[in-house]
Amino acid sequence: SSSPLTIPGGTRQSPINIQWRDSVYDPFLKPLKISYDPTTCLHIWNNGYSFLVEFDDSTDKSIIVGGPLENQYRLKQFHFHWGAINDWGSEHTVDSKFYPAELHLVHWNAVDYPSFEDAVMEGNGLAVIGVFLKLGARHEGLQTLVDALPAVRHKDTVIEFDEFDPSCLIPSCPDYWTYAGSLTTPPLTESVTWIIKKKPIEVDEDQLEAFRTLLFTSDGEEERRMVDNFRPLQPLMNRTVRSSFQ
Ligand SMILES: NS(=O)(=O)c1ccc(S(=O)(=O)c2ccccc2)s1
Ligand SMILES: [Zn+2]
Repeated sequence: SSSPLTIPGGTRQSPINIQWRDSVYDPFLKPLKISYDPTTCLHIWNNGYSFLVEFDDSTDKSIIVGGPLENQYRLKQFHFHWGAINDWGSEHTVDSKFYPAELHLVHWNAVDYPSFEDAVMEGNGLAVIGVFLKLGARHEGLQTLVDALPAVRHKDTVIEFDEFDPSCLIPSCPDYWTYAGSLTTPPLTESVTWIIKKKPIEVDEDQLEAFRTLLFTSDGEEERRMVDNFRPLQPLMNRTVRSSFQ
């Protein structure tokens, strides 16, 4: 489409709809190994798009390896996308179904590239784990995050946040889809190996509502609620989505 959100000449843009029956089981895909060190957690901040939890990525203390990846990738940050109501909010869809929210854990290839900024520009520079959130039971691990949100209500506010292990937000079921894609916010670079977990995590209504109390706007500006911060679906073009499961 000619919308500004599709970069000209883009052949591997994200997000996409994952048509379950069109995904191809790849028996050579390895299990994804996740090892995060909670002491690498630094702070939470509202960047005006979402709220992000950032990590110290100066060592290999928090990494993922295996899955579709050639080598290990370092955890940089995680953030969410959500809707104004529970009928939509995720970036990816499964058989055209939206989830109310989606978690993205962003990692970069520190083996091949000297910095995150360099990795962002390379086809195998980033690996993002996507986890769907569905309405259900309260998620105790998420609650620590939710309790901190009032302190980052406005754009460009930040608070210290430590000892958080984001693996508590990742389903134990090993099944995932994977495909070659892009960042879903500017600079939209085509540098992401997407790893989308098949199983969602459950969160309750109050926790989703807490996300919706955040603001896109800075303190003193006319308030605009931070909701619907997801990018429209992009064309699959010449790509195959592989599954780690049959
Ligand atoms: N939604 S997403 O997971 O695709 C995503 C968008 C932006 C990022 S980034 O924080 O890595 C980043 C990268 C480059 C410049 C600024 C931020 S990750
Ligand atoms: Zn994202």
